[in-house]
Amino acid sequence: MPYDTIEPLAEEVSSINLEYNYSSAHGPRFCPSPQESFYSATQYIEGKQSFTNTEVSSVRQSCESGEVSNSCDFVVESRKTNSFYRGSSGSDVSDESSSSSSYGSAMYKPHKTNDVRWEAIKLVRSRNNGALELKNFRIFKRLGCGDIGSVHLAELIGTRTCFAMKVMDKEVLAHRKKILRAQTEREILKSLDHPFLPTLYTHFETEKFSFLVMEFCPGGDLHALRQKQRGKFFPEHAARFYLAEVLLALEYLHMLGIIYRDLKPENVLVRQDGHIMLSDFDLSLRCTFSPTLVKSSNPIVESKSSRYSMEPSCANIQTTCFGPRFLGKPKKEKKYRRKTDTNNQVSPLPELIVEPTDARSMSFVGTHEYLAPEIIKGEGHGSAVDWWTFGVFLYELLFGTTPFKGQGNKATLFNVVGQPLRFPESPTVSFAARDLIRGLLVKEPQHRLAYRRGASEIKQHPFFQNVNWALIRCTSPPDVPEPFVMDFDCDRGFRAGAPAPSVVNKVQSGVDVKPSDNYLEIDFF
Ligand SMILES: Nc1ncnc2c1ncn2[C@@H]1O[C@H](COP(=O)(O)OP(=O)(O)OP(=O)(O)O)[C@@H](O)[C@H]1O
Repeated sequence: MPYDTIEPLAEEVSSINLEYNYSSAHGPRFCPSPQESFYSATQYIEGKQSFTNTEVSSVRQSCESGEVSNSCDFVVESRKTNSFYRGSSGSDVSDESSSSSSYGSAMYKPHKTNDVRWEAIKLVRSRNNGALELKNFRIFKRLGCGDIGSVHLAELIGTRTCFAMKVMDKEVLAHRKKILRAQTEREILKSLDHPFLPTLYTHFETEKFSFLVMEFCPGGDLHALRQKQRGKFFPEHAARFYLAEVLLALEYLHMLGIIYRDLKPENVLVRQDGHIMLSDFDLSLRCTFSPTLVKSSNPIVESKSSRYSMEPSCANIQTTCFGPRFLGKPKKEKKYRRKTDTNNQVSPLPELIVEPTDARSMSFVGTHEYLAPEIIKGEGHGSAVDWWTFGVFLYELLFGTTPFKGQGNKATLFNVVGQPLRFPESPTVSFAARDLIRGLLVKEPQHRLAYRRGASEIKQHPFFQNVNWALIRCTSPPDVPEPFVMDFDCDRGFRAGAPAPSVVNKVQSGVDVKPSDNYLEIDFF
């Protein structure tokens, strides 16, 4: 079945079955059906194949499945999100990380190879015949809890390095039909290599649980940080900083064919250095895309239906801080440059759209206050939903509230679709910021800022006038968390190798462990 050509079916939207799981401060969060995960996963594979071919077959953007099953979830979360994971058919510990794909993942992450955590992982693997298992970690306090999983602070024993370990119950995943969704999240995490996105260091499973070992962010999230601000809103310079980093992360995701769909302050974590990490990909949508040549330096190839190789054009993408790895073909790039030099031409740079601006999904996903009108109306949605949420996000950072919040969830949805955008009288916010919000919170996606050309349109907005996109990682963050000091020598924490009762052994046997002190909080098990 050609998944990249499936058109959305409007009538399917009416079959969405709404099912609440959590009450919410921000309103409910909607999850796509397992079918969607399947389609999008398939498309992602196809997408990857087309990337490796480095040939653009068509300028048409591919579409995501429009199917929404009767059992499509409507998961209500308090500004919390859900994480799910693929169950294993095997009953033994399966350390995927020892497989070549995961083991070699550092090789696919050129920006992360100097990371001390990779070094620690390598060291323990070398002592453990290449494997990494639960027994290699000492688990400390719980950092937070999602819908069907929890995240814990963990030390890779003997290395004094910390990780965030996400734990998911496979039975629960299967029962709630979240296995494919969890798989999507893991696949996305595995593919990321960007300073503002998480690194997945390893994944392994026990009989009952799945574990994702990720980078730990000690600075909490932007929701919590906003609450600490005077007036519970960020000053404009701080909002600009966070916005700029989130924008780069979204742009990168879009370039990989990933529509994030769940932007909100809770999902923006703060690293030790004060820079951000966008987290939580279980609502994300993967789709194939074909870069569109908007304007060529060569009039002959400037045709909407022309086929062309990506390499020469990619050498000239101006607005992207971090190109996706599939674009990197230095040799050919050089060749292209040489040729250009030889011809002694000064040609205008080609302009590309490398984001899936035309991808379409019919799924009803997101968090009430952040849902885009086209999602609520069931009109099908693409990457423009991320620009809508980007506008809501900016509004919330600057004003301390979301723009369409109603008395209840229904009222919120009604406001999103039907009510005009209004700004509070205070705090005072610059014209540029309000203008950017206005451009993003346009109800018709086709008239929304960035609809046509993605993130580069937003980067050029006056709100970001003085942002040096290439050097944003070197910019001083507005807020740097207190240094996180981990007492690796303390006796607390669950340690696989510790004398009985070893909590990890309890974890492995599935026994319910009740906390006996602040560190022992893995009641999830
Ligand atoms: N890498 C991390 N570093 C530090 N804290 C984290 C990290 N990842 C998650 N957390 C914390 O753990 C909490 C739970 O995360 P988790 O991803 O399980 O749930 P969620 O984001 O609420 O939703 P979902 O279950 O959909 O993923 C988060 O709210 C966050 O505070």
